[in-house]
Amino acid sequence: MKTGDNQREPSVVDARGLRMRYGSTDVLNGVDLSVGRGEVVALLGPNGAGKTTTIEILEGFRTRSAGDVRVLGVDPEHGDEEWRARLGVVLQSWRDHSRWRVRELLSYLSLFYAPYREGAFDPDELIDLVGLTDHVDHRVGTLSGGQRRRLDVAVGLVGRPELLFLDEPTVGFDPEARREFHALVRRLTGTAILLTTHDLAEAEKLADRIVVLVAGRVVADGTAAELADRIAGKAEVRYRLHGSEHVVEVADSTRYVRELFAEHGEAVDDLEVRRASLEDVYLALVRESELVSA
Ligand SMILES: Nc1ncnc2c1ncn2[C@@H]1O[C@H](COP(=O)(O)OP(=O)(O)OP(=O)(O)O)[C@@H](O)[C@H]1O
Repeated sequence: MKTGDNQREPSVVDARGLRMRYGSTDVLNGVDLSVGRGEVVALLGPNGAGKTTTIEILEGFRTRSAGDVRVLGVDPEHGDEEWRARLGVVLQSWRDHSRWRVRELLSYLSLFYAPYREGAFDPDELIDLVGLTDHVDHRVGTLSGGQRRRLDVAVGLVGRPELLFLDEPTVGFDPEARREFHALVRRLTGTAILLTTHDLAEAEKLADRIVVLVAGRVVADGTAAELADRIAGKAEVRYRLHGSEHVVEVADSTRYVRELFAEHGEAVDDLEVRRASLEDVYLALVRESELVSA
């Protein structure tokens, strides 16, 4: 879904001025966050920035200190079972039920949703969706890390939620498992997702919008391209001239290269122009914000 489309849709998450204080320490300092219907939003930020705290408040697992929060139109502090059945939650780690078999566990969990969710997933359809068909009768405790994480996602999806929370979904995945997991998330069209990650490529690949949290404050909120515009104009030009290597950071790389060739012609070799990557943008934002809050 395109970000612009959300403006016409009601938000599934709407947090304004969210604050959290543990003892005398402020962990969230007025966070504004929204997620549109069917939108995928990635929450990025360094360790301790407040991502899990934010997500757990939205899930109704922690009580905020201040701010206005609506999730699916309801204040999470007052969310009842019917409200909870509309959410899917995948926590950072979840290590129970090792003796259950995959289908057995999902069939059992789906019973809980029956009174609330008419369209809850059929367990076999869900197992197929997350790519565990070959493991339906395996015990949960025997699954690999990547298979286990897919099962976590299946558990989060059983009730066919309108909103899915994924807290660091691919930690510890090998590249193959990560790629398959990304394909799985992309198949979940229509489900709004709020995910936290430290993997910038993952955020860029999956998210319609990226929100960067530093020291409990939102320091950027936009598409990957919009974030890149924040430090626009900076490109790195590398080249070799008369055998020696040059690396320069320039505002207008096209003009720089044109002038370079006009002056040195064929003496220029191994030319490479590198635009700021999302990682450069992210690190610049974090550094800038940490300097301001220091
Ligand atoms: N129950 C708690 N009591 C006191 N402080 C807490 C509690 N839970 C979290 N914190 C503190 O709140 C801050 C934010 O933690 P949080 O887990 O939300 O960060 P995060 O952005 O998810 O970090 P990470 O990327 O490391 O998972 C940290 O400094 C943490 O130590």
